[in-house]
Amino acid sequence: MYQLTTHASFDSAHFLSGYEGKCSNIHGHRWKLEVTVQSETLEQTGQIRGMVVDFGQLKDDIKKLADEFDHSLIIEDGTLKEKTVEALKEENFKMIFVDFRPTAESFAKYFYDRVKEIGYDVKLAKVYETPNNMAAYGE
Ligand SMILES: Nc1nc2c(c(=O)[nH]1)N=C([C@H](O)[C@H](O)COP(=O)(O)OP(=O)(O)OP(=O)(O)O)CN2
Repeated sequence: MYQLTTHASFDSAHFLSGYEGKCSNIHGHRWKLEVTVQSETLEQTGQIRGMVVDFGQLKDDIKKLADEFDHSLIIEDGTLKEKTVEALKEENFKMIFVDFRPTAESFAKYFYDRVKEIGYDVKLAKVYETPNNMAAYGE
């Protein structure tokens, strides 16, 4: 099996609702998304002969996903008061609402699914919340 790995980073803030400790406060990370895709075969003809996919293409696809979250505040649905959300909207803050608790684990699954939707055979999606802490999802 051939495997290709690339990564992209994004800066965003989040908080863990219902968490007892520092992570219940809004705080930022430079998140790193690392994705491994796989294939049994290589392209036989043309520009990408001998490749699973052009690294440039894979890199662009992963970067687009990461860029969606860049410089945003990530909020789990239903965890902030409506008036707080309204106030943040009035300030034109970039907010992204997700239907999961924004942990590294949940993000790994989220990105795994998104990359699969693009059409890749995804082996593993890793999300580094800090340089020391990483969660991965694969099937
Ligand atoms: N299994 C998980 N545990 C924790 C998560 C998570 O996503 N999955 N997230 C948090 C918090 O978001 C917190 O920001 C990260 O915690 P911590 O490792 O304590 O963060 P530091 O900034 O101190 O990072 P260092 O790598 O230790 O410098 C908590 N737990």
